Amino acid sequence: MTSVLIKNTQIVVADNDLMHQDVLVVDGVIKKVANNITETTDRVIDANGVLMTPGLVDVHVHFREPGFAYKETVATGSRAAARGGFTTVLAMPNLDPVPDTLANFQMIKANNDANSLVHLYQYAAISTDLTTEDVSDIKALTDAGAVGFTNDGKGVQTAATMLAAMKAAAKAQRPLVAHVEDNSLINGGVMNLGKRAEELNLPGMDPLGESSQLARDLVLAKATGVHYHVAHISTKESVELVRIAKAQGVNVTAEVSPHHLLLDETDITSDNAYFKMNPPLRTPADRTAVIAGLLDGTIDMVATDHAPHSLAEKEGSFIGAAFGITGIETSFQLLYTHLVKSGIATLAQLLDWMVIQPQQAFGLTGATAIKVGQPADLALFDIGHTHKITADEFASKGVNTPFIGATIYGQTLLTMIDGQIVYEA
Ligand SMILES: NC(=O)N[C@@H](CC(=O)O)C(=O)O
Ligand SMILES: [Zn+2]
Ligand SMILES: [Zn+2]
Repeated sequence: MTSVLIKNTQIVVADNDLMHQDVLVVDGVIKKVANNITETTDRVIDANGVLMTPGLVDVHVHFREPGFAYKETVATGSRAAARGGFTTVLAMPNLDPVPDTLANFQMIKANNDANSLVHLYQYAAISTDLTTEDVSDIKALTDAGAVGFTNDGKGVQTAATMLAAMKAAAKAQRPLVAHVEDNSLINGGVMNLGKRAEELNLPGMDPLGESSQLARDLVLAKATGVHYHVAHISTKESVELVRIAKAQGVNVTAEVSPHHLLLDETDITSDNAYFKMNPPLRTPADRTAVIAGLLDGTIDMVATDHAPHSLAEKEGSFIGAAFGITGIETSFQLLYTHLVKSGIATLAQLLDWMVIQPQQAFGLTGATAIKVGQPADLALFDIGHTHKITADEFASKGVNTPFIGATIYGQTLLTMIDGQIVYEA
């Protein structure tokens, strides 16, 4: 039997209301939550009155192994997750080899299981090599443990492929996660098509490439009944489409990234590839729409799209640089600082978006509250602590984030998974 007593924490009871509690963890499970616990335990941690939350959940990360270990590995990515306060993450399949066959999936899952510090679930590919029209064996991959199906990084270009994949995923009762992007509207773009791209003299990608493919998918999702999940939603048209679909009873959920909530194309003041990601930063009106969508429940959750790349791949101009930014070590802190501290949302809402909704939508079994009987997947955040983000602080191999230099509140002090401390500041 192993036991840990965490004294003097604050847990969220509603909105921004906190309650002082001690939390007793025995054999990986929360055994007692009370005001003054005196049990003798293997270890006592004095939390000094900082916030305790259930461990965060990220349904969209890129851990790059196998194939791109120079960008990130399961060990470094999961350590970065723990440092961000995350206890459960879902990893994307744009790897080499791609998990599009049972053998590839099993090999990747075995490597994940052997090397991850956090609960790590793996997506399998919708179709072979993430690009062809050959739908994967969704039944076999589900039986092998695929948490869902996606070609993230690429849009599914034909309705026939998407329809066949949705039918199979509906039957397997696994979510179909879509990176919506119509290749015929990219036009070699490296940022959002429009005013800012013109000013910077950079090629723009049409935002209709996202919403037009999303509209197609929502029609197909309605017909098949599949759980359809929209990755990194970024335009006002997309938010409106999801709002309408939900009103019609379509089984759709959506995620938004911290960067699409906090930045827009006007923040791109020079041709600096640290602001290059897909989907690109959109207009201020789009940013307003994704915030409104999150607040009214049209968008269900936040997911980081943690996309580490090497320094060489992100140096210099947008032209030629890789798409993607890191996020898992700064997302809670950035959103706490800019949405909660500023009064746009409450702590309870932030935890709904970063813990409860992802758990529910993907049928996961981690902790959703600091309550007796819940698994001891939890994090301690010092929300009174300010800190300026620096490039040398990351556990991730990737330092490619435009938020370097930003001031954030809420340093992660400790992350615990099944009663084991996996990160301590
Ligand atoms: N978001 C990105 O800009 N890049 C992602 C791919 C993706 O999420 O589409 C990556 O794998 O680097
Ligand atoms: Zn994507
Ligand atoms: Zn992604």
